[in-house]
Order: sequence, then C-alpha cells, then structure tokens
Amino acid sequence: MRQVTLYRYSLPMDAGVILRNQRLKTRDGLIVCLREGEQEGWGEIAPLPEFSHETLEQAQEAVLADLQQWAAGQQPNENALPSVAFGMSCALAELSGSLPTDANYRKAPLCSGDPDELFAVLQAIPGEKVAKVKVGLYEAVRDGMVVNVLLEALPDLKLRLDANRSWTRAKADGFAKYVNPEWRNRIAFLEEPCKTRDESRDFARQTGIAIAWDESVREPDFRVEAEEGVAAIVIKPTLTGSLQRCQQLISQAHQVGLDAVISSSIESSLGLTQLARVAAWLTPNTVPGLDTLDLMQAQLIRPWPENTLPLQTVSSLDVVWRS
Ligand SMILES: O=C(O)CCC(=O)c1ccccc1C(=O)O
Ligand SMILES: [Mg+2]
Repeated sequence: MRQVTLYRYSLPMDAGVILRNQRLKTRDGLIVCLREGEQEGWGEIAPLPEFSHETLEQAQEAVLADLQQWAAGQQPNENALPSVAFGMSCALAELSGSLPTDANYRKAPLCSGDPDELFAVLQAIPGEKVAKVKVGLYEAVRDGMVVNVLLEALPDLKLRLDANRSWTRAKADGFAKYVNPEWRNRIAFLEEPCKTRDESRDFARQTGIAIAWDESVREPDFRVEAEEGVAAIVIKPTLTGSLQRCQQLISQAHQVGLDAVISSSIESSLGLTQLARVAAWLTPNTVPGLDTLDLMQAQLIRPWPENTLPLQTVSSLDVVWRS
C-alpha cells in the first residue's frame, strides 16, 4: 500500500537576501512524503527564483503527475524539471534506504561584505579553515585587497571565491593584481570569474588562480573535462537534477581529477540536511557549500545540528494533495 502527501511551505527570509535582480522575502517550496509499508521517504522541491528555469507552479503540476503514478504502483521516469527530479529522487532514495544517514555537517562559511565580520567568522572555524567569499559585488580591486589581507592574516586559511560571472577580463585582472602570487595557491578556486568560459579559462592560466565551474555545469554544451587551471565543479542538485544525475557528474569529475562540491540552492533545513548526507556519501573528502540556512528565519521539519532557528513542524504546513 503506497501513500503520498504533498505539502507546500513558505519560510520567511532574513531581510536583505537578494538573488540577482530580486529580493527574496520568502522561500517557497514543496515537500513530498512517500510511505510504503513501514518505510518513509521525504524530499524537497524548491525551484530557486532567478536560477531555476521552472516556476513553483510548474514544479507542482509536474510532481503531482509523478506522485499519482507512484501511488498507482508505477515507477515514474526521471522528471525533466531539475527541482522535481531532485526532490523525488531523495524521497525514493530514503524510502529504499539507499541515501545513507551519515552526514557532513561541516560547511564552508559563506561570507560577503564587511572584512571585520569576515575576520571574526574565519577565526572561529574549527579544524581545516575553508571559507567562501562572494566577490564581484564591489570594486574588483577592493575584492583583491580583502582577499590578500585575509590570506596574509590567517596562514591556515583556504578560500573559495565566487564571482558569479561578474567580471570582464580586465576587471578580473584588476582583482588578481592585488593578490600576492605567494598566496594564490590558497585560493582553492574562484567560481566563474568572467562573463564567458573562454575568458575564465584564460584568466586561470594567466594568473595561476584556479577556477571552478558552477553556472557552466548546467549549460547544455557543458562536458566534465580536465583543463589547465580548473580545480572543481560545483553541483547544486536542486538546479541540476536527480541524485543519479548528480552522482554521474561527481564520478565524471573524480575520474578526471576535479573536485566536486555539493552546494546549496537555499533549500530549507530538510533539503540542506539531505544535501549534507549526499555530500558525506558522494564527496566524503570535500567540504560542501551549504552555509545558507541562516539566510532564513526558520528551519523546517528536520533541524540542522546546533542551529538555533525555530523549527516549523509538518503539522503547520498546507497539504496540497494526499493520496
Ligand atoms: O555554494 C555555496 O557555498 C553556497 C551557495 C551559493 O553560493 C549560491 C546559492 C544559491 C544561488 C547561487 C549561489 C552561488 O553559487 O552564487
Ligand atoms: Mg556560484
């Protein structure tokens, strides 16, 4: 006997979370719960505005069709919408016991803006110090100086940087010029420095600063390849697809010597704790990029260890459909 419940959530965000061109006041998504006999599996489907190509309404319509099939005893094909494919595959994997419960709750602290605040956060990281700093929001030269100061002040710090394709080659060079060549190998990678992949590759070769692909991974012509100056690919499962698709990308990356970094698309604590399990399972030697929970004002159903935000329970959610 199969049973399905589909819930909808809306969590208030911290004031001032801006995604590309839009302020995100609430994070809205769907939660699926599959039951069969004694087994239960949960999954989150939350298209991210400005990043996902599908809307929440489209995702809801698509998942309802999958859920009706599943409740009728069939195995739905992998959904074409990445957020739906990811959430359904998590729920099915929990149900079958194939998503291990061990999790990697280490996360690379996400920093932007104020260098003093940054410094306090970085000093407090226990063990291997890896942090992620958003660059490209202010002057490239200022970014270069901030990065240089941090690397100089904290000799055991490694940085991941993310420019989200905001620089021209000239601006990217303006950044690099201020980073002491001796510290450059402590930049684990800089995600997508330039507007085009060719410019980013060229930047990496000329500056010795390693880069990572993020947006590129989700473009149709992208192939996982070893290339000079490329250190890693970033995988955001909600934007990418099913666990199987993510697993395939990760194994292709590892085969050619690239790191694969599981990263957040600002899922709720339910989705984030599942991503921490995916990371422990498929990328055990890499700290995932999951430090986004504090952008929200509440957790959902499953808490992230030691996080103090209030927890919304499943009974507070609207039911969209029940089989
Ligand atoms: O990767 C991380 O460490 C955190 C997640 C993150 O940066 C992000 C989250 C949502 C949308 C875009 C991005 C991004 O990589 O710019
Ligand atoms: Mg990025």
